[in-house]
Amino acid sequence: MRPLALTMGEPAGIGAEIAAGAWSALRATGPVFFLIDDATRPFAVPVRPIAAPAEAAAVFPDALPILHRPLPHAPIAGKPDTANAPAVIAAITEAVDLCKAGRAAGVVTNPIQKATLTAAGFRHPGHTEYLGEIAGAGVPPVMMLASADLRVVPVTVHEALARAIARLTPELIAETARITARALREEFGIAHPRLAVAGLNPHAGEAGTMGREDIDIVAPAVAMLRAEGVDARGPLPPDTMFTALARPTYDAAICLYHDQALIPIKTLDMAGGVNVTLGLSIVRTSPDHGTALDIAGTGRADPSSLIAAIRLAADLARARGTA
Ligand SMILES: NC(=O)C1=CN([C@@H]2O[C@H](COP(=O)(O)OP(=O)(O)OC[C@H]3O[C@@H](n4cnc5c(N)ncnc54)[C@H](O)[C@@H]3O)[C@@H](O)[C@H]2O)C=CC1
Ligand SMILES: NCC(=O)COP(=O)(O)O
Repeated sequence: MRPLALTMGEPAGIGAEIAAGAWSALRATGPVFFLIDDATRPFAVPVRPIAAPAEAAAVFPDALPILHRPLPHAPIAGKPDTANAPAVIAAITEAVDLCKAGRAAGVVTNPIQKATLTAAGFRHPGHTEYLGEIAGAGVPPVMMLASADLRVVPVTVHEALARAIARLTPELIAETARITARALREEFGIAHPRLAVAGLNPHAGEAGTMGREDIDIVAPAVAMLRAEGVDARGPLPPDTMFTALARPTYDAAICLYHDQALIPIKTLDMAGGVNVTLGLSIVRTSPDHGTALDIAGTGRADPSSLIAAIRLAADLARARGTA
């Protein structure tokens, strides 16, 4: 299998620590990955610079392979530095280019400090939007967070809640659900995906007495999907659709805004959740958490979500034939 490319993420965050933890957990079994980062930084495990991804497999059992890309400023744990932002972005771009060139099986991204990149002039609110621009596949990029017993897909992602609600249309919800259903069929091996579409308002609007959006926007999206043969139902009351009894009745929850999707999955399984971008020309996964600046450099970072992200990227690469 071709190696996976792991990006550095925010150098002042926990990226280097969880990369080291993931290598320790996977060195004997794979999947093989290499890190795009400054190899002169302190890592808690043996590291070895490589000149090309093809060298990663031979190095992997003994050391964390690193495609050495020097940082202009030595990172200080917990203190992001905009001077390092170009290198952070360049690592994402290079990982994508390596995938497109067939030299890496997929991209796994370490978390970025979004406000730091924005302050440095990065125009995209997150990886998802940037990857849609540089690795799009003719459809909008769709964020999915997946864990052992829940998959959630926010229709709107990195935007203020008032704007996200204003942007909701039946077409946007249906398009997101279609991309999700297709990915579940083609990449996750679910022959007949079942989608649960969340309502927006309390009690999914209580027959319009608590807001009309569920009747005017969400229900038409569900009708559109059902007419196309997609197994979708909703709008469902958002407060009960994530219960233990409800979760096994669907394969993905289509949620209307970021926190409606991410609160349940992070609450249930922060360590096992993986962020996947659907609708790209390449495989991309990421841990579900962020840069954890508050614990960076303390050795307390849990690499579990990154390990799950690496394993899922390898599975998806096999499903796509890029492994
Ligand atoms: N894919 C990405 O690039 C993502 C980036 N972020 C960014 O991360 C930054 C910080 O975001 P926050 O909301 O503070 O979320 P966060 O996930 O970084 O931290 C929330 C809490 O969880 C803890 N935590 C997170 N990951 C952990 C781990 N692996 N082991 C142990 N504890 C862990 C942190 O110490 C903190 O107390 C923001 O700039 C945000 O945009 C957030 C999510 C994903
Ligand atoms: N909260 C999830 C998140 O912000 C991930 O964003 P992205 O960088 O993967 O687009």
